[in-house]
Amino acid sequence: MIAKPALVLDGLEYTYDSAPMRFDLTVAPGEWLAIIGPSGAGKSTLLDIIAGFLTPERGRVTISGADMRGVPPSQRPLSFVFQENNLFAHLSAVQNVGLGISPRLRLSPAERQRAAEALQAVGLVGFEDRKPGEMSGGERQRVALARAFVRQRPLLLLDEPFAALGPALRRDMLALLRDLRRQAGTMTVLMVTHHPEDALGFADKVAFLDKGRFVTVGPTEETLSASGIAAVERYLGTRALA
Ligand SMILES: Nc1ncnc2c1ncn2[C@@H]1O[C@H](COP(=O)(O)OP(=O)(O)OP(=O)(O)O)[C@@H](O)[C@H]1O
Repeated sequence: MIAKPALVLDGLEYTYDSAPMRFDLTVAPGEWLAIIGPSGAGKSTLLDIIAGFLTPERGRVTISGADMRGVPPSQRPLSFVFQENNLFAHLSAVQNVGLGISPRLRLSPAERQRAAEALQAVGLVGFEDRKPGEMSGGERQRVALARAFVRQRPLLLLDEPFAALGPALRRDMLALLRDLRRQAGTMTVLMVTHHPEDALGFADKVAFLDKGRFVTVGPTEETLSASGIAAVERYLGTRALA
């Protein structure tokens, strides 16, 4: 039997004030897809529709074969990591991760142990009782990733998760994400980024979004090198502005 696609976007339409954005896309299970494109292209809007924060005017989101119409964000089989503010400021690192295991703040010893192991997996041994305000931006994103992985949802949405970090740290975080995915088995990732180099070496495919439409979707290196597509080349700076 052929596995169901991890994600299908079928004629999704959403309009703010401008022309409707329209998204059609199929993502295979276990694929890591980077979504790039100019500012205002609709990248965050797209992730917000998939997560259920925005309701499309038309079309359908299907995750692992299940139609998401009417399914609230908290019930969708996915995790979401934003650029910032992923954590509850008044909770410790281990409690923030624990929320991915159970909505109760009072964790059982076994749950606390699991949350502590998740922190260990992201290199934060000794940070269990620290609050977000007592951690660096990179450390906070490690906690957010730890929580996303203990949730064990098949789809992970990342909206510029490492954008506030310097280039070396960003690479470390991408390598950490790659390792966590390997340990977790099959996890499909959609990652919005402004840095094509974040996709190279990590993402299997790149989808280029422009003015609310996918212009091209294909293997990372091929798509980023010689696309021949004016919008992509303008974005990458490999073509003079028309
Ligand atoms: N709440 C809103 N109200 C009205 N228009 C909005 C709203 N949010 C976004 N838009 C518009 O929708 C379009 C897509 O925005 P979106 O944030 O999805 O783009 P993006 O590709 O994520 O941009 P960036 O790379 O700058 O984060 C833009 O034209 C933006 O101005």
